[in-house]
Amino acid sequence: MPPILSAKHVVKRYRQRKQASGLFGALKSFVSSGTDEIAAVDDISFDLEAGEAVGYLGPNGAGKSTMIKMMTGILVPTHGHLSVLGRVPHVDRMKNTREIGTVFGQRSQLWWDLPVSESFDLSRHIYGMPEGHFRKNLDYFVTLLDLNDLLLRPVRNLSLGQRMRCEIVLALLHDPKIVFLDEPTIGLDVVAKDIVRKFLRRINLERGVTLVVTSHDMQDIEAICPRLLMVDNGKLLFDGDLSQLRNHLGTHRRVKLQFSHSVPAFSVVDLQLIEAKESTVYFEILRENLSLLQILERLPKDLPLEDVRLEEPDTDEVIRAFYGMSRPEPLRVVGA
Ligand SMILES: Nc1ncnc2c1ncn2[C@@H]1O[C@H](COP(=O)(O)OP(=O)(O)OP(=O)(O)O)[C@@H](O)[C@H]1O
Repeated sequence: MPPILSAKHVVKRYRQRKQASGLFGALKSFVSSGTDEIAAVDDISFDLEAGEAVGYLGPNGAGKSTMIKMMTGILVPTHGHLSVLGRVPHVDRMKNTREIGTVFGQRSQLWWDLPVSESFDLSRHIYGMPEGHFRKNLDYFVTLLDLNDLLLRPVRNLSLGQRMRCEIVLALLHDPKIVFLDEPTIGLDVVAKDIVRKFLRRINLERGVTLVVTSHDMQDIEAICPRLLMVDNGKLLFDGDLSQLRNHLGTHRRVKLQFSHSVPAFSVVDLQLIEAKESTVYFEILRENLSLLQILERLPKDLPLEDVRLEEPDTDEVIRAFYGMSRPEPLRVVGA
């Protein structure tokens, strides 16, 4: 099966007006015509298989939105080749639009003054969907996202969380094979985020919809996307899953041992002591596949152990460690 999406050496350069620093520099830039070129996307290559859910991550200005806009046909790459469902997105824009879905967290695609159901109906007409199939899809999404009470309300009266649920349904109603979501949980509270994440994971698994998600919230990516593509300064720095990233960075699982009272220092094979504070001791687990049972067997027998807990390293911590690493040149763990 050919990949559903393929990016080969994609580059997008923007021209930006040169601006020297200070007030004088700002004034000068009004009259001079000098420009700089920046590579917002710089030689990016990857393939997506149908049914994958991929997180496209990076700090501010890393080039995420630019890549999403190229994949959806809004922008034209400066160099390289992009193919989505076998088409070049900006060339076959109309055909492409019929088979993809888009959600831009910062921009509504619903009709602001109309009831939600009108936007859904309009989508049915635009995509020429048979009434029966449209109703079936709508019922499925309305039930899953609990939208019944929202359908007749004007979009402008909805809360952000309610509106986002409707935006996602609008993007999915016409059965797209691949959906691009740019910051789908931005500004939502914890409960609303959870609903959106679970829903997206479900339609990925149940309906096989391929997802490409950008987010600054690592919990989104953890909950929705098994695969991560990490970019910075326009370059793809990592392509793999979270556990590969953890291993690569050397961020290990931890075990927390709780004793009934403080204990003398002890060492355990394959564990490295991180902290011993009164009756609580933390070790890092240096061997990836070491089980809890094996750890318990290795502990000195005479210790007054009360509780034991395995802890995964916090994902935000892992990502911070990744972007905080000093890299003389891009670290390519692509396809790790
Ligand atoms: N239309 C444009 N003209 C010139 N430069 C642009 C344009 N759009 C984006 N850029 C620049 O390209 C780079 C990448 O921007 P982009 O919006 O793709 O990043 P991003 O990763 O989506 O950032 P954020 O997380 O802040 O949304 C930035 O340096 C930005 O200033």
